[in-house]
Amino acid sequence: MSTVLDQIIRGVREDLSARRSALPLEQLRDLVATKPAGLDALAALSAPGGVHLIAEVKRASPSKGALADIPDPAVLAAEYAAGGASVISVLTEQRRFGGSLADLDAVRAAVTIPVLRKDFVVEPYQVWEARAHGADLVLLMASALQQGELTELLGLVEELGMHALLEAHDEDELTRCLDAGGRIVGINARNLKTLEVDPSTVSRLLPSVPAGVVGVAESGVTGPDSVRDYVGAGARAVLVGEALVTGADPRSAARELLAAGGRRVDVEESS
Ligand SMILES: O=C(O)c1ccccc1NCC(=O)[C@H](O)[C@H](O)COP(=O)(O)O
Repeated sequence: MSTVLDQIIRGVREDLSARRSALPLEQLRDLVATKPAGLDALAALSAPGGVHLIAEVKRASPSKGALADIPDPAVLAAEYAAGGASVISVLTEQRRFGGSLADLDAVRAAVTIPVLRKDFVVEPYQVWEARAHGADLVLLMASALQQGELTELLGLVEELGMHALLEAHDEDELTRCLDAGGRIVGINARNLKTLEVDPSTVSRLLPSVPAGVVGVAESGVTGPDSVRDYVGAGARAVLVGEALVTGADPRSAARELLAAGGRRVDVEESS
C-alpha cells in the first residue's frame, strides 16, 4: 500500500519533470555558474552559545492542511532572522505544502543568514535548482533515498558549495545518514509514513549522533518546553514550522524558543 510519503514523491517527480522540460539541466548549470558563493550553514549551526533555531516558512502540511496565510515569505523570514534564527527553512514542495521556488527566491533576497531548501529531493536536478535559487543547505531524507542515492546527492550538494541536512526517523536511517558522511543530521519526530509525531523518537536517537556532527531535532516543537526537552537529548539545533507560523508574533516566538535553549539573542543587533 502506498504511504503519504510515496504519494508526495510521485507528485514531486511529476512536477520535476515539467520543470526540467522548461529548463534543461545544461541551462540550469549555466545559471548556477553565474551565482555568487553561498553561506556556510555548517559554521552557522556549529557556533557556540546555546541551541540554534532553523525557522520554517510553512504554508500547509499533509497532516494539518492549510496552516497559515503567508502573503510575503520575505517578511516572515526577516522576522525570524530578527528573532535570532540561524537558518531559514523554506518548504518548496507545492502540492501538499503550498511552497515554491519563488518562496525560496524571496527569502534568499530578504535575509543574510543561510537558507535551507526543504523538499523531497530525489534527483540531482533538484540540488542544482537549490543552488540556482540561493539555498545554502539542502534536505536529504534517508526515508526517500537508497544509500547510493543519499551518498551521490550529498556529494553533489557539497561539490556545489552547500551543506546537507540528512534526515532520519529510525536507527537504521540514522546509521545510513552517518555512513553517508552527514555532518548535519536531523532526527524527525514525525513519522513520514503515518504522519504521527512522537518527540520520544528524538530523545531516543539524538544521543547516538556523534559529537562532531550537528544534531538537529525536527518537528513537534510546541513551545519552550519542547526545546528544553530536545536540548536535554543533545539537540544543537531545532527545526520549527507550525508553532512559528501559527503564532501571532514570529520574532518574539523565535526569541522565546531560543531563550529556552540557552541562546541569548542580542535584540539591538538583530532587529
Ligand atoms: O508536516 C507534515 O505534515 C509533513 C508530512 C509529511 C512529510 C513531511 C512533513 N513535514 C516536514 C517537516 O519535517 C516539518 O515541516 C518540519 O520538521 C517542522 O515541523 P513542525 O514544527 O512540526 O511543523
